[in-house]
Amino acid sequence: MSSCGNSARVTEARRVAIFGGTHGNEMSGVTLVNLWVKNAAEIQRKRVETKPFITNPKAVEKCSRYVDTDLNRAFTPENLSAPGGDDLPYEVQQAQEINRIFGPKGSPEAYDVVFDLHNTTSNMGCTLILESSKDHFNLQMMNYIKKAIAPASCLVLLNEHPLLKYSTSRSVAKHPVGLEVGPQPQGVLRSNIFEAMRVILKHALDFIELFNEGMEFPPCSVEVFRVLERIDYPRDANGNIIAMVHPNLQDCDWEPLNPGDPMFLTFDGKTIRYQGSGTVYPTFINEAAYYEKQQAFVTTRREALVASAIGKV
Ligand SMILES: CC(=O)N[C@@H](CC(=O)O)C(=O)O
Ligand SMILES: [Zn+2]
Repeated sequence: MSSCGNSARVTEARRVAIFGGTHGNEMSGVTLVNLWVKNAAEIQRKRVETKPFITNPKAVEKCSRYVDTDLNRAFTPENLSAPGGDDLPYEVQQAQEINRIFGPKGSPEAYDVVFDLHNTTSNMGCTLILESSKDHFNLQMMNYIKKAIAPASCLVLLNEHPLLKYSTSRSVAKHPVGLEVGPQPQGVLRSNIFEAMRVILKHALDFIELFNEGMEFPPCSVEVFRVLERIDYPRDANGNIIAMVHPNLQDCDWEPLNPGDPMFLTFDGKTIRYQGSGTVYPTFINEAAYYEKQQAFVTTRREALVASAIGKV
C-alpha cells in the first residue's frame, strides 16, 4: 500500500501477483498461470500491475507436488535467510528467489497482494484461504467476491492457528490469499474446477481495481471457518493406517460433524465416531496430499468476522 496526497489519503494495492504451480500437480492454477504468462489481457486492470508466476517450475515439469520439500511450507525465517546456495533443497532455493522478487516477506517493499492457486482432491468447492482475522483489506475482498459470485458460493477458511499455520508461498505478500478449488484429482484438469477458479480471480481483480479507483467499502460481516484441529487417520502400533474416511463423511466438507457422528470405517468394518464436545465443520476431507502429513481432515468452527471500512477517506 502506498499513500499520497495531502488532505485525502489514497491507498492502493498496485502490485499484485498470481502464483500457480506452488504444487506442480494442481493443474487449474498451473494451466491458468501459464495461459496468463502468454497473454495477460484477462488479468489486466487499471492502476494494477498483475504478475502471473509459476513458483515451482521443476515440480510442474514432473507433475508432482514438490521435488525436495513442500514449497508451501518453506517460507520460514530460517529458510529465507539460510546460506548455502546450490546445496539447499530446490524448494528452499525457490523460496529465497520468490522472496527476493515478491517480498521481502514482512517488509514495506513486498507485493501488496499474492493470490496462490491450489486444487484439492476434497469436495471443498471454491475456498479462499486467509491467514489473519485482522486483515481488513482481505476481509473486504472476501465479502466482495462472495456477493459477486452469488448464488454460487465460496467459503473462507481462516488458518491462523498457532501450531497448524504454515509458511506459505503467498505469505511474502502484505495481503496473502490462497484459492483452493476442488474436487480435482492430482495431475488432472477438470473444466468446471478450472472455470470456477478463473471466475473467482476475475472478481478478486475487479475488487482491487475498484479499491484503487477510490471506492469506499463500508463495514461488513464475513463468515469464516476457523481451523481448529488436525485429525489423523486411525493407525496401528507400527503407524500404518487402519481405517478410511467413513462413507457418511466422505465428500461432506463444510457440513456439520456432531459428537457421535461416524468419522472413520476400519478395514474390518468398525465405525469410529467423532468424540469432540460440540459441532465442528470438517474440511480437506481425504485430501490426497495430506496422507504424508498425517491428516485425514481438519476441523473448523464457524465465525462471523467484522471487516472495518476501507477505501478513500
Ligand atoms: C491441497 C493443498 O495443497 N492445500 C494447500 C492449502 C494452502 O494453500 O494453504 C496446502 O496444503 O499447501
Ligand atoms: Zn496445493
